[in-house]
Formats: sequence, C-alpha cells, structure tokens
Amino acid sequence: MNAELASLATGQPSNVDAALSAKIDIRNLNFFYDKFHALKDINLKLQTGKVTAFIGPSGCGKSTLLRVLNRIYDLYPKLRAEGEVLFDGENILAPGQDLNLLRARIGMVFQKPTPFPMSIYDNVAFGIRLYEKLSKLELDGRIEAALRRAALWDEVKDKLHQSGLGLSGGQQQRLCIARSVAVKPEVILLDEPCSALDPISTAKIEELIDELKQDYTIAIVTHNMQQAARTSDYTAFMYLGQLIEFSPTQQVFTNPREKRTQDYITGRFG
Ligand SMILES: Nc1ncnc2c1ncn2[C@@H]1O[C@H](COP(=O)(O)OP(=O)(O)OP(=O)(O)O)[C@@H](O)[C@H]1O
Repeated sequence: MNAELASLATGQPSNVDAALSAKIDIRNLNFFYDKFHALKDINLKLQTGKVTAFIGPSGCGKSTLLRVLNRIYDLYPKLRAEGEVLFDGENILAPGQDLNLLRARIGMVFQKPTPFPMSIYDNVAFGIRLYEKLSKLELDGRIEAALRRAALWDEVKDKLHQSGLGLSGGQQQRLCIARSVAVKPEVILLDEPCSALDPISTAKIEELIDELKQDYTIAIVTHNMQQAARTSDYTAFMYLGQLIEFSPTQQVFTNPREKRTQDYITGRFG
C-alpha cells in the first residue's frame, strides 16, 4: 500500500510520526440527517496537543463532523451516527455516555458568539457551577484564570458583573472561549470562530489558539485558508461528505496530494 492509501486507511495524516498519540480517533464514521448521508466513511485522528483545521466548500460536512465529536446531534431526532469515535480509547458514540460530562471534556465554540444573558462573571462560572462545588475564593480564581487564558481579563476585570451581551463581538467570542476553558476541557472544537469578527479580534483569537494548544487538543473549522495555514498543524480537506486529504498543514498548502485540494486552496472552486 502506498503512503497515501495507508494514511487514509489508518486516519493518520501522511508524513506523521506514528508515535504521536491520538486524542480522538474517528473510525469509519458515517452520519445521516434522516435519509441524507452527510458524512461518508470518515477516518481521521486528532493528535494530542495539536491543532487540526477542517477546510472545504460550504456544505461539505465540516460542522457536522465537529458536532458529532461532542454529540450535539443527540439533541435532534432523526439524526444518526455510525462507526466509532474513540476519545482516549473509549467510543463516545456508544450508548450510556454521560453527555454533559462529554461536553465538558470536549468543549465547543460556535460561529456566532453565544454569551448567556448574564454577567461576564456568571457566564464563565456557569459550567464550573454545574460540575464542581468551589468556595467563592476558588471560583474567583478559576474565573480570573479562564479569562486570562482567553486573553480577555485586562479588558473586563473592572466590569465582571456587567452583562456579557454588552461586550463587542470579538470580546464575546473570547468570553465563550473562557467559558469553555473554565471547565478544563481536554479538547476544544472551534466552528468558524472568527467569521463574525474584525481582523484585530481575529488576530487575537489566532494568537489564543496558538497559546491554547500547549494544553488542549484543538479542531477548527474555517473558510479562511490563511487562518488554517497560520493556526493549524494538520489540515483535513473535505468535499461532499468525504475526507479527501489529511496531511500536515504545510504539505496541504505547498504540495497537496489531491487535485481537488489544490483547486480548492487556490480558489478554483468552492
Ligand atoms: N439539520 C440538518 N438537517 C438536514 N441536513 C443538514 C442539516 N444540517 C446540515 N445539513 C446538510 O448536511 C451537509 C453538511 O452540512 P454542514 O453544515 O456540516 O457543512 P459545512 O461544511 O459545515 O458547511 P458551511 O461551511 O457552509 O458551514 C449539507 O448538505 C447540509 O445541507
């Protein structure tokens, strides 16, 4: 078997040290919106402590894939996943999972900032209060740490008890990242986190991704090729529900294996 086929068969990107560990190992994943087959036999590994970018034309299944990873689809009837998603070796698609715990371990930040209609402090405290009983002092410490982690502390430290909805779009998105980080997840899923942001806020989020990857495994969906190239270690190119190419980011952007990847990244379609 040549390297490309081996890479697709194992879900391991080509040119990757096989000794790297997979935080999430997606095996033969198929996903259906009722009768519509949205993800077709996906095999892919998210390496621990790395950033994996998902790119591809609108409707190719990027967001669907991210939503499978923390089982958001369970909230809706007639949606179903087949195959396996191993998270530290355990299949999270199997019945009997504690979905609240899963969503704390695999956090998600959406395209549109979604702060809750409550104070900045309570937004970040929300998830912590669900899972842990902390003293006021401990909670204060955790909230400060999460806001610092999300590069937002300096901008909000004097107005923690004002509404999160009063922040700018870029600040709201960093608040959502702080809320996700506060519950100490292991994986963070970012679904086009910068699409509603200006270039300065976008640059801040990108810096943040770089910083966060020291502690977390990150997956990011983006339509911005420069952003994928800047922020990620690996890039997955999807098309019509299939994984077409999965390689180290530098390779995808300098020497893609597939013509369809080349056409997409050079703007020839999509
Ligand atoms: N709730 C739903 N019910 C039925 N079909 C859906 C649903 N959500 C998505 N789809 C379909 O599944 C396919 C994949 O959609 P998805 O949102 O994952 O694509 P995407 O690559 O993230 O697109 P975009 O870049 O535009 O956000 C599309 O054909 C879409 O129409």
